[in-house]
Amino acid sequence: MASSATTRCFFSPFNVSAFSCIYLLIPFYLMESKQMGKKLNNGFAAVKPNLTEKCTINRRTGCIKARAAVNTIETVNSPSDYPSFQTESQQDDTPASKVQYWLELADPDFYRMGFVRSMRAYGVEFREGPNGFGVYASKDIEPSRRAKVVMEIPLELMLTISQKTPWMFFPDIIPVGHPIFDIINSTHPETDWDLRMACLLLYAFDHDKNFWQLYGDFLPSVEECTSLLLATEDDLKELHDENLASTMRKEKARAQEFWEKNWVLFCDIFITLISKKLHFVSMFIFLQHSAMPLKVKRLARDSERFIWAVSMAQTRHINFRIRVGSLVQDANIFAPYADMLNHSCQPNCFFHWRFRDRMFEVMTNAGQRIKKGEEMTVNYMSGQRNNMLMQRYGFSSLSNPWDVLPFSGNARIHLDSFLSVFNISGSHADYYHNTKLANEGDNFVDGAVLAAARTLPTWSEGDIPPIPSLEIKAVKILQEECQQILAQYSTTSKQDQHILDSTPEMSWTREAAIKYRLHRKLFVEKVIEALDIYQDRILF
Ligand SMILES: C[S@@+](CC[C@H](N)C(=O)[O-])C[C@H]1O[C@@H](n2cnc3c(N)ncnc32)[C@H](O)[C@@H]1O
Repeated sequence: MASSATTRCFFSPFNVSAFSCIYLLIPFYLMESKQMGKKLNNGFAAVKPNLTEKCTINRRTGCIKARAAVNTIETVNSPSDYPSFQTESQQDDTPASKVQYWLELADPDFYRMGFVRSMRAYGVEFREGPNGFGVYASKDIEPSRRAKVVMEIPLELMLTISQKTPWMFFPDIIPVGHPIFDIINSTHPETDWDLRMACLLLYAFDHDKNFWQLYGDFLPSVEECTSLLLATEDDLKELHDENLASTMRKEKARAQEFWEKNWVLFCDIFITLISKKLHFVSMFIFLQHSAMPLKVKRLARDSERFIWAVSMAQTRHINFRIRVGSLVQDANIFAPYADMLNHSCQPNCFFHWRFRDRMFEVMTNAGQRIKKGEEMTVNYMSGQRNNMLMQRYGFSSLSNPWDVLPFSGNARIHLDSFLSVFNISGSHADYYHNTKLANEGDNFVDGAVLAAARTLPTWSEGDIPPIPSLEIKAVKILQEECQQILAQYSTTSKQDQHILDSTPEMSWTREAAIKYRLHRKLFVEKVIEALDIYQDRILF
């Protein structure tokens, strides 16, 4: 089936000399890494939150990190200098605006890797925060009428494959006739993009002098990745969402089957041959005719390695339309450095393809102000509920404006009244909190209230005004439905929070699963609270 004749370089041969200047990687990185990432003898970064904080072990580095409010920062020498870390549930109710996290600067090597054209970045730095590595503003970014470029990643540092056949790769690291191509060619163009990307990533790790051999050191390990593909059966049970758990079991089985089909077959037969003590000549003949030579097997010797690669593909790849010359391609892309951006439903950055010189850009939104130290984010999946974020990326959002509740009764509230009570403007698909209308310091309206406006059953008939007594009756029924949803869970939100606070050594997947069900409950509770506020305000 596979024909190497169908392998093609994605783009016409790239004239490296035209771009052969090696850009100097942003000097402030190095300056900053000297100042802020002060490494002490024992390798611990020199920051210490004040001692009222709840702290946890940072699993990627083994350092201790603060999860709650940090008002002062002092220098410490080692974790033993943290005598009174509290691991009990969080007592302090410092407003979110005051909460800072201990952010550890990325390893300086992260910035130094350069191949032909390097990645360039302006006014950003990579730090480890509460959601793993992230990108943070290293200086104030003032709002401007045009979007500003903050990162440029040249095409040759990315791993790219076309979404449809004939497969086109860039860089064209897969040689004609290589068996990994046959494996890729056996995938379904519509559905198996993650399996293809996993093969490409594993191949790049094995490819001599490939940039990804270095960059791979900065990817999360099996223990550090939140993807539910790497979750245990017990973790999946903690989701308290059987549909999602069963989807993840199927996804995992699919990756496992693919690995068995393409990797295990050979070693099984090989082991059989050895166990039968066949002559080495027969082995040689077998090797000649085997579909899966040893050089492919070493890319993923065990299924865990392959499933890890699939989870990297699912959590880090970007779907993007890119144009090179006159060729426009829908491609699946691993974009180094840009894949360190975390998600937000209200992102301050977006991606852009600059075809002129084949650069993948990260840009700040036009008119966006970003303060020094603020996280820079993109929206991974607009319009998707938390279960979809969880399925693909292994995290959920506390205030996802697209979350939905399954109301089933006939009770309805008046849409325009609800929107005006919370100063929500825009059309259904673009609801936003109109802060110009809101009172100063009113922090109640967030993504969850926007989601409530979308998911609560509502009515609207021209100019007919609501009748308060009927609205209050509807509110009561809807709140009862919310209480029934909460009652279906075996734990309360407080209990979930306590589990999270009291078990800092929990695996990343377990933590993500518990947060998922916690976020669901907090969303339902927020809807109940919003309905309370609505009925109070509609009376006056
Ligand atoms: C593209 S990577 C972003 C970089 C990643 N934080 C890292 O450490 O390399 C996507 C992963 O980051 C984490 N992540 C991104 N946005 C998040 C968010 N808003 N909340 C929690 N975790 C998030 C999840 O683990 C997700 O699978």
